[in-house]
Amino acid sequence: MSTTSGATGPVVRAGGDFQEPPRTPGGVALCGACRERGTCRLGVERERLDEDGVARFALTCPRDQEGGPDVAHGGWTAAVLDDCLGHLPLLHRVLSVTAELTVSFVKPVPVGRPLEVSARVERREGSRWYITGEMVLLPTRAVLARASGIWVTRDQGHFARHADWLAEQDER
Ligand SMILES: CCCCCCCC(=O)SCCNC(=O)CCNC(=O)[C@H](O)C(C)(C)COP(=O)(O)OP(=O)(O)OC[C@H]1O[C@@H](n2cnc3c(N)ncnc32)[C@H](O)[C@@H]1OP(=O)(O)O
Repeated sequence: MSTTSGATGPVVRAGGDFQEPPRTPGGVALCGACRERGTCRLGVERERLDEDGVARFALTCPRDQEGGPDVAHGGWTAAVLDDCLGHLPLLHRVLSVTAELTVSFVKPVPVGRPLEVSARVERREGSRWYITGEMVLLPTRAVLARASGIWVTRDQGHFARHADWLAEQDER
């Protein structure tokens, strides 16, 4: 894990340890803000890469992500699809960042109900991974949302270069 000094102490750069990110007992790779609490604040509970190449995620929309009555805020749906689809390269020990993401909101997503997200690689071109996925309601598997996007592979210096770029911005 890479760290640097910050105003409030060492700053952990999520992604600096991309080959072995901290994971929950359910196998969920933890991003920066979730590492201290040890759970995914978006409500992803389990993650695995199956032999068919599809990554499957068990999740529940937390109550504090409610938008309309008893249904998820659309930003939660987009965020968790971004998270799950972006974990697929990580399950292959490759760090990537989202370059593009398209979300179709098919049905309102109920809060507090078991859901599954699946993600698959459609193709790879150069450093680009074209990934699609969907969110279904369990146990019926009714489709609630679909997503597709492009993830671009990065080396370990990605976040350090960004910190340098931001420091240059601050000097202007
Ligand atoms: C568990 C912990 C893991 C933590 C993981 C964290 C993951 C994230 O932070 S995702 C956050 C949201 N996404 C981001 O912050 C990304 C912000 N954007 C960027 O950093 C850059 O624009 C980035 C990397 C996508 C492209 O940078 P750029 O300098 O253009 O790269 P460049 O080398 O020119 O292009 C690289 C490739 O990307 C492609 N590309 C760039 N932008 C796009 C785009 N918008 N759409 C499609 N392809 C694109 C280029 O065509 C090129 O493809 P190839 O190498 O196959 O020819």
